[in-house]
Amino acid sequence: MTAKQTTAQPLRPETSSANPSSTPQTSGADELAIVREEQALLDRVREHLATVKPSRPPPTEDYEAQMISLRDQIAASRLEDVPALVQQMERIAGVAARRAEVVTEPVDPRSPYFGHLRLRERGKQDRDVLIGRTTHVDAKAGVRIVDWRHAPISQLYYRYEEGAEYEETFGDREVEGKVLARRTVTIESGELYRIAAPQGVFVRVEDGYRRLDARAVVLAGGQGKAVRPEDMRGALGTGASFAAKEDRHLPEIAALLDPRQFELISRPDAGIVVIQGGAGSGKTTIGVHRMAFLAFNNRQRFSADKMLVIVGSPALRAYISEVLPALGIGQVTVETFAEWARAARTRAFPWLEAPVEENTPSAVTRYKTHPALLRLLEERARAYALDLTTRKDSRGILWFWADLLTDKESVEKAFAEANDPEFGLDKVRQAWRWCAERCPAVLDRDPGDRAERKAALADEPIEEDGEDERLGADDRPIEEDERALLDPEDDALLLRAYQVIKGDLKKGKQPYVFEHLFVDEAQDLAPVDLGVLLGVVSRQKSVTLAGDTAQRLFMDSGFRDWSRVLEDLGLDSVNIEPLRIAYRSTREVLAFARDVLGPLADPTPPVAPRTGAPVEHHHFPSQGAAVAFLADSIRPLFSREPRATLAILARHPEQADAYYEALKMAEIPSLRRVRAFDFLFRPGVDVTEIRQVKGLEYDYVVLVDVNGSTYPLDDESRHLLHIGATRAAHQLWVISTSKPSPLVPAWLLNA
Ligand SMILES: Nc1ncnc2c1ncn2[C@@H]1O[C@H](COP(=O)(O)OP(=O)(O)OP(=O)(O)O)[C@@H](O)[C@H]1O
Repeated sequence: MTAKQTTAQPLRPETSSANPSSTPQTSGADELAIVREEQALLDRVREHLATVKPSRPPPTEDYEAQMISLRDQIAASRLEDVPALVQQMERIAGVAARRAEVVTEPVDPRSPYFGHLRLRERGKQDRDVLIGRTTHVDAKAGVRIVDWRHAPISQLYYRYEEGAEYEETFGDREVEGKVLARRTVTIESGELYRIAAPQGVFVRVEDGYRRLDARAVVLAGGQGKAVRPEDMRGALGTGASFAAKEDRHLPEIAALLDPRQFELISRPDAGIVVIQGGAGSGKTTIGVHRMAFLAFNNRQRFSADKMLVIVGSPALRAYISEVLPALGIGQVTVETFAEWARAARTRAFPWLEAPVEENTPSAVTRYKTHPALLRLLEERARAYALDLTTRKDSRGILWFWADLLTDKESVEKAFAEANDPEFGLDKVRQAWRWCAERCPAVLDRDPGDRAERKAALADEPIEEDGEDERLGADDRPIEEDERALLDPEDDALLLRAYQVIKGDLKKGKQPYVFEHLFVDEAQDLAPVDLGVLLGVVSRQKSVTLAGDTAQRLFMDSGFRDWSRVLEDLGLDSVNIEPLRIAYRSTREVLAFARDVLGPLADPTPPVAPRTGAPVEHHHFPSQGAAVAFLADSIRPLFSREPRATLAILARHPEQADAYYEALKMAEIPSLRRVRAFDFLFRPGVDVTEIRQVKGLEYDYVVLVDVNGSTYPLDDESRHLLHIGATRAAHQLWVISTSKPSPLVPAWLLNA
């Protein structure tokens, strides 16, 4: 499985590739000229790079020599090259100060750049500026490669189309000019494989270059309808010959960022950026590129140990951890919130050895993650922190936590004020009862506190339905008390209470504070989780929060929509930045995914630049018949497209097991049953549950057992089907084996 590909389609709806009508008309000679120019440019750059001595990370005393050399380069360079060189000087100065890091990586001659701009400024010679992953400027040799993270030069590449006039500030100088050419190139092992220009996309073939037609461009890397013979309906995949043979050298994603994405990536290094974007709109892409951008521009502040990424699942952690090294930020910690919070709680409460409940009732999860409880926690914790008579150590905080969750009168009042129609008083009481039973048992695990607690509580009987539910009512030995369990949500509650009462979390003796935080899939975190995370970011609050309310999976998590969550966190003034272009899936897939959301869909539909194969619904009388059909479709798919990735997605593990076992018997090659997010990210067939694939990406997706009994008419089913469908980049099939789910749109059933 490819997970999220680092390569993707050259779709830039504001440019001509997605809008063929605006494509400049060119003759064959013009096209040939483009290819020749790019080849000549690459030859020149490679020739020059071959003369550059490989620069090793210098010993610290060489920093000065480097600075002097850069100063000399600046003196001899043209004004417009100065900012890049000055920035390099600043980086070296920063590095020298830390005496720890490599100065600059040399440009990799095998793939020296991915973008090419030809610029014209008044009174000056036209110049070529290349956008790559490392800066190398040699004005004499006419080679200017600028790191994509280096604003403002990169802004020209990301913001302006070919033919556009620009006005930018270079250093302290206003510059006006025109973009004469803007091309994206794919260079691998020193060879030019692909050129994407407004005039067309040219790919290298055996005997030269071939121009892809407009439809093929849109389908680059995909195997969709345009290259799909009409008689292939009922077949998975198509077009492998086109995609695999001719256009497999797709540009890296940094080459494709659209102006809106780049604008978010290059936001100032302080303040919270909240991104709401539909599935496949580039939220993860923006989050990781923003970190790379910040690290490049202030390596000292945004060093890898000072950035934290929180992801929605271990699978996404594996994916992002693989992507970060290529962006130069390989050492950054990537964790799921649950993992991170457990470790942080264990550090803050090292003596608290309570195991964690695995079957917390839904009402309790809602109670503990509800914004009403967060509000109460914040209020009470602030008062508690000020009260001179209370204990401010971590044991005192555990008491505070128990008291918060079991103070019936206060919680009832807080929930009554919140007036949540989905969480009425009966549910509050049910959850309270659970807490009133368990919190004392947890307190009891700490022998140091037991005597003190009993003395304090002896005078405070709590009556509930005639039962004695006082904290600490029984006296059983710790080991035997099976109620002494924390719920998973308690990690965040304890951490938040700790932060408000005691201040910064600590790692050893050091405050545990990050300079940048990126939270992906934030829609599955509770406001209290986000509150804790924001509490470990330094005062400038450099944060990217990305999420999609249409992809909520944890319906109990207390996250409803962005504006309410921001309000819950006291961040009402933060703007929500919408992303509208859905890059991953085809228009057909997105239409299905939107319809299953029904009333939960965003009123503004996403812009889907690609079209592909129609979504198909296949009905079978049994799983056995469905498997036979699938096996017959999968075998030819992989003989045509051996590098394809296919997900067979079920709602429940038992369903996934059944399909996997039967497909195994059918001897489907590269078949894997993914059970615990253990994805291999390789070509082949993954059979798993929808929950496992959150945030990932496949060429083809088959949703199985989309039956009424499996996906009834409720919000969770809507979200699940939406998530499953939007994992597909190119083609989606929907299989039912009994009465189809009422969420399957009528147009598909009748197709
Ligand atoms: N500007 C772009 N041009 C082309 N492809 C892009 C662009 N931005 C992102 N992509 C590609 O689109 C796909 C989806 O991107 P990404 O995973 O960042 O989206 P997402 O919003 O996080 O998705 P999800 O919500 O489903 O997790 C990836 O393959 C990515 O490489």
